[in-house]
Amino acid sequence: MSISVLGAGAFGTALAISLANKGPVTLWAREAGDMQTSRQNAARLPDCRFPPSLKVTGDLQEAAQAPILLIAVPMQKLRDMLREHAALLTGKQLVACCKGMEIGTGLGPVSIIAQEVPQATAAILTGPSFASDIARGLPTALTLGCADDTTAKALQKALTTDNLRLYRTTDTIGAELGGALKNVIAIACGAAMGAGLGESARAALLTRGFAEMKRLARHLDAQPDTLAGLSGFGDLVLTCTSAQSRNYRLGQSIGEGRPFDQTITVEGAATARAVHALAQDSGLDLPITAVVAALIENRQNVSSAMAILLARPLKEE
Ligand SMILES: NC(=O)C1=CN([C@@H]2O[C@H](COP(=O)(O)OP(=O)(O)OC[C@H]3O[C@@H](n4cnc5c(N)ncnc54)[C@H](OP(=O)(O)O)[C@@H]3O)[C@@H](O)[C@H]2O)C=CC1
Ligand SMILES: O=C(CO)COP(=O)(O)O
Repeated sequence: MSISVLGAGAFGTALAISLANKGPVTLWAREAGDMQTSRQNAARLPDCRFPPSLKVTGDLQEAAQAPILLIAVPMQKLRDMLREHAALLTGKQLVACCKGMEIGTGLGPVSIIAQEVPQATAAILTGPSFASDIARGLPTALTLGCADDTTAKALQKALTTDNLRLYRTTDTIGAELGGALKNVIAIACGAAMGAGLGESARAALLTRGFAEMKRLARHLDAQPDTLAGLSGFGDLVLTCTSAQSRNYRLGQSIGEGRPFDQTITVEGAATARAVHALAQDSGLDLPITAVVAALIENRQNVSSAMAILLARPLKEE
């Protein structure tokens, strides 16, 4: 079954390369020219050559011929992109490859697809994976979430490659929550490390961050097992412990008091604000998310944020 990837950032390009090693794949980019001639994505994924079976196009109508469309644009751009191209996307299997929650609505990508392209089948591909690892053919395991198990099984088969092993779930809310919140906690961990607070502080933030993820999941009726899987715990561990992560690096720069390149995609920054607003509206206690939102908005610095966390009332674990 033919597959197209819409959005040629680091992740979309990496997925297209991996999938093209098993069959024809079309990669749609707004600016396709350089990639068509150089056969690589020098700006976002340098030194990863495109296999011959990967076609790059600037024509969305051409890419949207495929029944399975992977959508790999930043979370806060997803709704506008879907709305603009809804007529071409209707009736397709749309697999969101973005991680985050939308500012203003607190919704994840599967819900946004359902709102903007109601005649499409919505799914999500998420889990611990750096784009460059996937593109280089290193072993990676991800979660494919789709509410309809029959479609989930078909997508799992279509999107598994020699190096990319997919597990599946029908709990799409849990899958999208894990990928969204792990980025927020990674900013906190990076900030602690950048400020020299030490590995023990990072372990505490990671673990209590996981408790926040489970708390929000319970509130939204997601399954706890999903949060314990690749899309939750797995991605949390990867992102909170690796300087390959842009979210972790943003946190590090906050902790070190250095500026960070505003053009880099850092999903956890907007998601912290979206989740914090959701928590306030619903009376949920998400203290790490709250301090990350405050750090992003320059309302706190790392030492005052840590003081807030340490001074909280003592409780059972
Ligand atoms: N990089 C990674 O290792 C991983 C990323 N992800 C997730 O993938 C998503 C995308 O991240 P990533 O690929 O890294 O981001 P990048 O910053 O590398 O690229 C973002 C891409 O999105 C494109 N884009 C933005 N807006 C639109 C739009 N309206 N229509 C079409 N294309 C658009 C940009 O196109 P243009 O160049 O024309 O501006 C750019 O190519 C994020 O949610 C991220 O969390 C998930 C797992 C791993
Ligand atoms: O989602 C990712 C790893 O699973 C990529 O993390 P960053 O977006 O922080 O680079």
